[in-house]
Amino acid sequence: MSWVEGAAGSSYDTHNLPYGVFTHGDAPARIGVRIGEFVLDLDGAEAAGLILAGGALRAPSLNEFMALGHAQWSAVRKRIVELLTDPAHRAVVTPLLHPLAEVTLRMPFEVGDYVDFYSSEQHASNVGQIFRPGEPPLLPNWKHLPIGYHGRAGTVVASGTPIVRPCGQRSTPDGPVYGPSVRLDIEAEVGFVVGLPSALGDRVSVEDFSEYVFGVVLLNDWSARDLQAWEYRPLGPFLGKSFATSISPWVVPLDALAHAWVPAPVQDPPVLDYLRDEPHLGLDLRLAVDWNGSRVSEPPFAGMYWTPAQQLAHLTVNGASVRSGDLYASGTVSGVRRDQVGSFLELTWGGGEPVTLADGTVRTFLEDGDTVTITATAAGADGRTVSLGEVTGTVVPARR
Ligand SMILES: O=C(O)/C=C/C(=O)CC(=O)CC(=O)O
Ligand SMILES: [Ca+2]
Ligand SMILES: [Mg+2]
Repeated sequence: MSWVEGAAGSSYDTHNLPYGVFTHGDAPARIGVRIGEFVLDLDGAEAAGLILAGGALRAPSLNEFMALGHAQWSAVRKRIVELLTDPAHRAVVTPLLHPLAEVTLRMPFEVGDYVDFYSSEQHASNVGQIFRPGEPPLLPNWKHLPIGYHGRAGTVVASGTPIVRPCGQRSTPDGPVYGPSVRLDIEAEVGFVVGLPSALGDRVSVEDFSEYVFGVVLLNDWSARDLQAWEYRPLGPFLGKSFATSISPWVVPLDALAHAWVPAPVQDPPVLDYLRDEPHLGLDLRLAVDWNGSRVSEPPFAGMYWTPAQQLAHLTVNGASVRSGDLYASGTVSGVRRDQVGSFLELTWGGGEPVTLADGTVRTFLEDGDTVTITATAAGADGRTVSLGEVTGTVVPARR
């Protein structure tokens, strides 16, 4: 337990220690780690010789540190735990702590490539029924490989960034029209951040997942369903999703989630060898979606059909390399019940079944001024809870 005031026993005690990038006053952006309601300045800690990471913590993004690999991640984490638990370090560390209320959180890393998977069986079959009524909801390949597409890395934004309602083409009975999306939606997802790079031509096997993946963020894949429905055949998502993807500011290291692994759903038919992970484990992360402050859904990540190790193995099976800062999203997290879905497309069943929020307002898709916040928790050691923080965003009117 940490000596930092208020941290001991909280979901941000030394069992969690998520990394981020912050600014404080006029100082340039720095790497920090969250402890309780404070951020520890790791740039300052490395400059003072309290932590040794070859200078990788003295940067305005996590990429260089994440590229060092698992042995270094563990060594730095162990040292941070020492500094924050042993009262002998209190006098030198205290000046490096800033209350969270005094800092601004920034993008934690520079996003390299961004991939979005489609790995919730429930979500895929719901969307299939809504978008393609009368056809089998899952295509024949769905249970043989984790379906995904390459998204737009340059529009991945930090939590809190306003989301400008996108404009584009949508289909009407009188032909296509151009204008602001009228079916703006969310997708509650978990993002995996690659740390260690791989070489072009090499594969990352399912066993090597924890050598390459540094940590986890919460992710909202904002989606304009009207633009998407008109443009997506035959090449898949394009402008309906490329306008913005929000991520949480704190990257929770996989080492903090060691107690959250649970058996993933049994895969039938059996998968090809390169996708076989034994044990076949997923992360028991409990997500929650708040729409203008009303809790509308609690998607369970443990039920995802494809695991993050299988997704990374598939992503690289053709020899495509990964870089530090590459981000791959799980796909929308939906459970079996209506109050467990990760999109409003599913919550309102294609907009046909509106929901009433706590303030009495009625919604199908997002209106200007609406705020959506996704949070999550996981089980930590000794019955403790690990908080994954939040990703939030407010919709602002279209710019024509
Ligand atoms: O089935 C479709 O045509 C479209 C599906 C999606 O919009 C889902 C997507 O972005 C992948 C996911 O988040 O699961
Ligand atoms: Ca998505
Ligand atoms: Mg998106």
